[in-house]
Amino acid sequence: MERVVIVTGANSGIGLALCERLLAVDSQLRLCLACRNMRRAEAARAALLTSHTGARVDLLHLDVGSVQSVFTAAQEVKTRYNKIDFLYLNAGIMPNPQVDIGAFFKGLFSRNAINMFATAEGILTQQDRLNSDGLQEVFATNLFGHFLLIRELEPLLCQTGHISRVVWTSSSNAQRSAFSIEDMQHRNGSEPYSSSKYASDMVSLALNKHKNSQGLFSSVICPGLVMTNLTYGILPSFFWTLIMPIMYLIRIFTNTFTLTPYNGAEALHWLFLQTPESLDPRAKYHSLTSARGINYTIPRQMDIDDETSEILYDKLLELERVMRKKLSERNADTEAQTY
Ligand SMILES: NC(=O)C1=CN([C@@H]2O[C@H](COP(=O)(O)OP(=O)(O)OC[C@H]3O[C@@H](n4cnc5c(N)ncnc54)[C@H](OP(=O)(O)O)[C@@H]3O)[C@@H](O)[C@H]2O)C=CC1
Ligand SMILES: CC(C)CCC[C@@H](C)[C@H]1CC[C@H]2C3=C(CC[C@]12C)[C@@]1(C)CCC(=O)C[C@@H]1CC3
Repeated sequence: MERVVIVTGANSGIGLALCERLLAVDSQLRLCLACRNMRRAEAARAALLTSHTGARVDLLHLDVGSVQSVFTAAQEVKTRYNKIDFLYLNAGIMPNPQVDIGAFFKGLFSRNAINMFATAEGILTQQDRLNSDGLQEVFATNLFGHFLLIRELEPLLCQTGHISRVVWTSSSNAQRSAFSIEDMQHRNGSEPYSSSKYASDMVSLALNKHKNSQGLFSSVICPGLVMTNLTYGILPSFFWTLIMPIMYLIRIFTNTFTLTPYNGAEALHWLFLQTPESLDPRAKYHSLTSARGINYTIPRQMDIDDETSEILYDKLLELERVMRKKLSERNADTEAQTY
């Protein structure tokens, strides 16, 4: 039977590379590219169909950073498909990134250098802002929109007699120190990206606890450092090209420099081939590339605890209630104004 796979943020980078790789292993797939930018989504679909003639590739408009868009898209999914086999939660942003040059050089000559290259710990900050829903944009895009999507798609994801999988594209930059349960949206800090990725690790754990019995299994991956639009926002692409020989040199010491979207999608692709029972809910699956260019996937234990994961899960459910109420009031107001 054909498998239904939905990928958010599928129009570029790791998401698009994943789609290419999935179609290469299963040409019967019903693949849905869930994207914010439909022009780029059309281009991605055309590219996929060029290399996989006859493949079934659907497009879905989804802005994960907008509550209304998530609800509308989920409704559309429910009318189009009667099951979901894989939901890849891959869309993500890192707005206004800043590399702390001083901290970078200090780290470079410390014993922590390899860890710094693998995780960017202590050298990367971002400037976040409020979106039109009144939520912090990074939290809304990287975490909450995806959480709402799962909630809205529960009728398809949690069906008796059928296994569904969700896979979060997290990061090695997800750090406990950047996350505070009192400030889950990261309104007050300067590492919203790290915070949102750490939160997604915890939500995955909580989802497994609450939903495994209903046939829903969640996993988390890290693609390594990959050259995509996201990293071109940190340093310009010509600079990355210039330092590429250094990057390959660093790969000898840390195999987390996967560098290409194809390599970065390794763990996402690997999970597609695994049975959920064989997976560890407390592990993050890392895409790695050896100095010789061989790709492989390794699980590493996440630095998360059950108690905080549960509290976060409850807080997200509460925020969901608030946002639903806000939205229905907003819609009622608009309706009243039109009459
Ligand atoms: N590159 C790297 O080194 C690493 C990346 N990651 C993660 O990998 C994932 C993919 O990023 P990557 O491929 O690198 O970067 P890209 O910028 O190439 O891809 C990000 C994708 O997310 C989409 N997106 C962003 N915001 C939204 C939104 N509000 N609604 C719907 N889609 C949206 C983008 O679409 P649009 O065209 O509309 O902008 C794009 O398709 C992200 O979650 C990122 O955090 C994790 C670790 C390392
Ligand atoms: C000589 C060069 C290799 C210098 C590059 C320094 C930094 C710009 C990079 C070192 C570690 C990188 C890194 C990321 C971004 C670029 C670095 C900070 C990420 C944060 C990108 C997004 C992620 O999710 C994880 C990456 C970890 C490593």
